[in-house]
Order: sequence, then structure tokens, then C-alpha cells
Amino acid sequence: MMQGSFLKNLRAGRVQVKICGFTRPENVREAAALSADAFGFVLFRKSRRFVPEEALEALLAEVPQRITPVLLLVDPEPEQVLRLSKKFPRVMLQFHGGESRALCELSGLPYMKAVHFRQPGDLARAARDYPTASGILADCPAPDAAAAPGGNGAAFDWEAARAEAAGLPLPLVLAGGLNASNAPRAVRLLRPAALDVSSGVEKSPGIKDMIKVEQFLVSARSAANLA
Ligand SMILES: O=C(O)c1ccccc1NCC(=O)[C@H](O)[C@H](O)COP(=O)(O)O
Repeated sequence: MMQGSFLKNLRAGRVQVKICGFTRPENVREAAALSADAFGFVLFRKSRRFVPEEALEALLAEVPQRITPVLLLVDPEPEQVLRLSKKFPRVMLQFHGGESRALCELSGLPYMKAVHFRQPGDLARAARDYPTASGILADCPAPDAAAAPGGNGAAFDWEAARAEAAGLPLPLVLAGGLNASNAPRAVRLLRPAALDVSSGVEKSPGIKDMIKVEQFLVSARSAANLA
């Protein structure tokens, strides 16, 4: 059983929120007092928010039952997926590279598949290719100079994704360049099940700013209420 209910119990008029890229236990503890649905931890070595496996236990200990911890991987070895799932059986996995469906399903844990939205059809294809995913996470392709395939604070063309977002057979998690100012437009246009934010609620990479987190939650939730 997964902690929390991220991408489950979805309700019209409420958008779920994942805050991604925590690196410090005290920062997780502070954010846990607010009303997010999932917290993400990046296990990709080249990320500015990289968390080594040995640090996970202390970080996950600060995540309350109602919040889903998400472990983010980029083209991991099958051994790492199996090791993590044995050690942390209550997490959701997020695959942010070119992983096969078989690798995503290997552990039996719930998972999200991230896809870089480049053109119409990308989200629908991902939903077809990963029908067992708990959700399709739509992110912006990494800018040329970026070291990581996510967490770059860049948004894709939401208008271009509108038609397929409306008919997606899996929950849509919208990511990439979100902040408290643009979240209402994102919610109105794409009506995602969840928003995923990292750079837009940070003081510096890996350090979340609680004022920005709170502003983001209020902004996203009130927009969803009106949508
Ligand atoms: O956050 C990272 O450093 C990262 C590194 C490698 C792959 C994915 C990464 N982040 C993934 C996320 O889930 C982010 O929330 C998403 O890409 C949006 O990030 P941002 O545009 O900074 O809000």
C-alpha cells in the first residue's frame, strides 16, 4: 500500500500538487505542514537536487502518511529499481528517461511515466505505451545546455497539448516551469489531475521556499475550484 493518495481519489474541482526536488529533512518537515499531496526526491546523479540512496531514509521519515513520497529515476538499472522497491515499499516511482514499460512495471510499485511534450500526440502515445501508469507526467523538453531532463523551470506550449489532454485515458500530471502566477492558466487550459513543481517554489536548487509553496498551493487550488 502506497502512502498518501496521490493520483487516487481524484475529484473535479480539486487539483493535486506534487512538490519535487527536496534534499533536506528539515525542509520536508516544514513543507509537510502545508497541503501538498506528494513530495518528490531526485535520484539522478547529474541533478542539482540529487539525493543519494543513503540519504533517503532520513528524508522519507519526515513524510507524513497522507503525502505520497515519489522517487524519481532516470534510466535506472533494474537492480536499483528492485533495491529501492524492497527498501521503500510505500513509495511511488517516477520514470523520467527513456525507460521501457517492462522496466517501469518491474517492481510492481505504482509509477508515473514522464514524457517531454514536443508536439501534439506525445501525451496520447505515452498513455498508450504505459497503460499501467498511475499517471502521465507532461514536462518540457530540457533546454540544450541543461544537465538534466527535468527540473529546468521551463514550460512547454500548453495550448498545443490541450486537445489530447482533454481525452487522455490516464490522469495528467502537468510539470515544467510552473509557479504561483501561471498555475491558474495551466489549470484552466489543461485541467490536469495534478501539478508538479520544483524550480518555481525554490530559494535555490533543492531548497524549497515555504512562502512560495503556500502561494502555489493557494493559487492552484483556487483556480481548480473555479474551473
Ligand atoms: O528536478 C530535477 O533536478 C530533475 C532532474 C532529472 C529529471 C527530473 C527532474 N525533475 C522532475 C520533476 O518532477 C520536476 O518537478 C519537473 O521537471 C518540473 O520542474 P520545474 O520546471 O523546475 O518546476
